[in-house]
Amino acid sequence: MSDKPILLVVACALVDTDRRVLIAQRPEGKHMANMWEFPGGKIDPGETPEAALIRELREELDVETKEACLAPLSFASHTYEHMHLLMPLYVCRRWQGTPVAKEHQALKWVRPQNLRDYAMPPADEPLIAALCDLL
Ligand SMILES: Nc1nc2c([nH]c(=O)n2[C@H]2C[C@H](O)[C@@H](COP(=O)(O)OP(=O)(O)OP(=O)(O)O)O2)c(=O)[nH]1
Repeated sequence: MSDKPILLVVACALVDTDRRVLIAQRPEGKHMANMWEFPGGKIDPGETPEAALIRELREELDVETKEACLAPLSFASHTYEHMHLLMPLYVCRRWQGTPVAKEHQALKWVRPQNLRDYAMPPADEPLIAALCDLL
């Protein structure tokens, strides 16, 4: 049993034609500031994970995609100090627009084997292995 609330977050690995993955650097002043994460965010009440992800990709990166372009890959289940994070990770290979950092400090396209060179939230560690296997 855990007395911590479960936080439902949805995240996405955008994968380009070179098999590189997009990561985004979290803003200063936030929980886990400066760490590199997969774009995404909290699911709003009444929202499906896919709708939340399409919305977050639009808000954070200015890219448009659709549900048919989102493939579930794995999920993170990780206890942080104040909550337990449950975070499905989708892979997306088709979108419209060029990602721009609207809410992050920076964006980077990284080969999956090189993701460990970037400080990522601890919940993300098992997701790197899943991406290396896939790509
Ligand atoms: N988007 C994303 N969030 C992640 C990853 N790994 C990880 O532990 N998280 C955590 C960080 C946050 O606590 C939470 C995502 O919430 P969020 O991005 O909507 O919210 P936030 O902390 O930036 O802040 P706020 O919107 O509440 O102001 O999930 C990841 O790879 N991508």
